[in-house]
Formats: sequence, structure tokens, C-alpha cells
Amino acid sequence: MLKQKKKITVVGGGSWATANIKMLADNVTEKEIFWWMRNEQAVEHLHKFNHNPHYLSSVEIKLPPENISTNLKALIQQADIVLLNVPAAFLKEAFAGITPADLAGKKVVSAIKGIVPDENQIIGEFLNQHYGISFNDFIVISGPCHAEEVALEKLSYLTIASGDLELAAEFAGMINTRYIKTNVSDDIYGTEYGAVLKNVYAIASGICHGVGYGDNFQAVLISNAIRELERFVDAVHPINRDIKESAYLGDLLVTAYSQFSRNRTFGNMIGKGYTVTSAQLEMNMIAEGYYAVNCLQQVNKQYKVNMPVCDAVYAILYQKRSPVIEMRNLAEKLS
Ligand SMILES: NC(=O)c1ccc[n+]([C@@H]2O[C@H](COP(=O)([O-])OP(=O)(O)OC[C@H]3O[C@@H](n4cnc5c(N)ncnc54)[C@H](O)[C@@H]3O)[C@@H](O)[C@H]2O)c1
Ligand SMILES: O=P(O)(O)OC[C@H](O)CO
Repeated sequence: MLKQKKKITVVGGGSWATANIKMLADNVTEKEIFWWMRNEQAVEHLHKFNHNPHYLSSVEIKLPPENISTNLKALIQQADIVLLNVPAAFLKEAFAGITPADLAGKKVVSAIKGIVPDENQIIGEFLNQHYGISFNDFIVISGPCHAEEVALEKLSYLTIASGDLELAAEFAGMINTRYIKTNVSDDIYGTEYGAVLKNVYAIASGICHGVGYGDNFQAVLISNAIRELERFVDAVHPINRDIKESAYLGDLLVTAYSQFSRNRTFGNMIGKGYTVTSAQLEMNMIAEGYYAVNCLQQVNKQYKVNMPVCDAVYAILYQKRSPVIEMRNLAEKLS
């Protein structure tokens, strides 16, 4: 339980971190919010103008300037809750100077939808093994929710998962607003892996669109993807879960079909013939699924789940296989 603890440090300077700051600030529960980002110029801009210059720049940031800085250690030290929001690929880099002692006694929230490269661990596992954070002190924010729609205050639903359901409910109470509704879950593995996989399936969706498949095929692709997702999370963490819930199916649908999806946009460019590097350069944003599909290949060596959609995306992105041929081969395996 958090009880009187209510100093929150948000770690990361992208779209979702900005949206999380907005939700926390708009929520009426009394709290103090701190914000770390690595970019000094962006911090200076925020101090002067109260807007993030690079992401969701229309959102007004209602924090005192002194609460926003590039000094991660200091901001973590004073926090009761640390909310992580850098892409998984850069988490180790961001945490380079942070020790388990710095996080001792704190609750850690992950709004990241990715796997830590090289470790091949979801965020809960990584924090547990490298920083000693127990699943009862760990919270995941997930669900079908794009930062861009939070900025517009469009009604959105989030799932808050933790080993401690009371803690999950208490944290949910800190982000509920007129436009954010929450539900709680104890399925950390399913919630994290579901979010990781849906990013890969959104890349597949974008690739298919890019090479010319239509809506009819997309629907079959996503129908197969949710079954693949279920096979995988059941293999990794077999509990009784309903894969049709918003945290799993809902998140897959929004990412696979939304105009705001980074992963779908990235996949679409790959389908149209961009190289990985040129597609990444074209986007100011990060497609987590690119990093995740490589990690998933490693993780699945242990579970050996049949994952034709992930395999096709991996072959295209990491083995430089032709999107046209891989998608044609994949189409033969779908039903
Ligand atoms: N955007 C959303 O709607 C949304 C929703 C839910 C979850 N998430 C998750 O939030 C996390 C952050 O994604 P985002 O959408 O806010 O990012 P983004 O694509 O909006 O921004 C990219 C972020 O990555 C950082 N970055 C880029 N290169 C870097 C580097 N070399 N080293 C360190 N940091 C670097 C940038 O500073 C920026 O903060 C991801 O795990 C994503 O899956 C995003
Ligand atoms: O939906 P995308 O492709 O923008 O991915 C970013 C986050 O993972 C959203 O859930």
C-alpha cells in the first residue's frame, strides 16, 4: 500500500510520458509530480514555456519548473513512486547510474511496452532480477490508449496490473480522470507480454498494408495474431485469463488499426520498401516492436510456441527477407 506516499517521478520525455504527466496532473488526488528527461534543451523549453517541444507539444504541463530536470538520481531519491516511460531499448542506458539502493522501498510503475534487449526480460522481470523490486511493489500500466488521444482528452481505458491488487487500485485512483477509466489486474506477465506482442503484430499489419493487402486480409491477420498471442502468454504464464479483455485484444486492435500507431507506421514503410534504418530515421518516434521481435525470438527458444506472424516479422526486419515473399508465405499459414 502507498498510504501517504504521493511523490511521483516520471522517467522519460516522449509522447506517453507527456500523456502520463497530463493524466497525473489532471487527476484530483493530492500528489507532487516530478519529471526526468535526458534532453537538456527540452527541459529548458519546458521551464520557459510549459510545453514539451518534441512530443505532444499542445499539452500544457502544469508542473513547477524546478520539478523538471535531467538529474535522474536526485528525482528518484525524493520519489515514493517511480514511473518508467523510456522505450525498453534505452532503459538500461537511462538507469546507468541507478542502483538497487536508489529504488529500495519505492513502488515502481512501468508504462513501457517492450522487452529489455540482451536481457530478454519484460520490465517486471528486469526490475526484479537487477533491482530487487518485488511484483508486489511493481505496477504495469497498459491497455488500448494512445498518447495522442489522451492529449485530446478522448475517453480511454487503462489496465493497471500488479502483484498487489490493493496497490494497483490505489495507483489507478491517482490517474483516473474524466477521460481516463481504469480497471485492475494481477496478470503482470500476460499484460506485459500482450503489450509487447501487439506491437509486433502492428508492424505485421503495417507491412501487409504497405505491400498492398486489403482490409479483408488484415482482419484474418489480426484474428490469427490474437490466437498466437494467447498461445504465447499461456505458455509463459498459464493462468485463467480472457484474451478478449481490453488489455490484450483491445490493445492489439488499437495498435493494428490506428493512424497514431508508431509500429503500424513503421511496418507500412517497410512494406513499401524502406530499409529499417531509413524507416527509423523517418520517424521521430520509437517502434518498440522492432526491438521486441528480436528478443521474442530468443525467449521463444525456451517455449517453442508456434508463432508464424512473429517469425515473418523477424525474417523481414532482421534477416532482410522480402516483405512481399514473407507475407505471401505467411498467408499460406493463416486460417
Ligand atoms: N505513445 C503511446 O501512445 C504509448 C502508449 C502506451 C505505451 N507506450 C510506451 O511508452 C514507451 C515510450 O514510448 P513513447 O511513445 O512515449 O515514445 P515516443 O516514440 O513518443 O518517443 C521516443 C522516446 O524515446 C527517446 N529516445 C529516442 N532515442 C533514444 C536514445 N538513443 N536513448 C534514450 N532515449 C531515446 C526519446 O527521447 C523519447 O522520449 C514505449 O515503451 C511505448 O511502447 C506508448
Ligand atoms: O501503438 P503504437 O504502435 O504507437 O505503440 C506505442 C505503444 O506501445 C502503444 O500502446
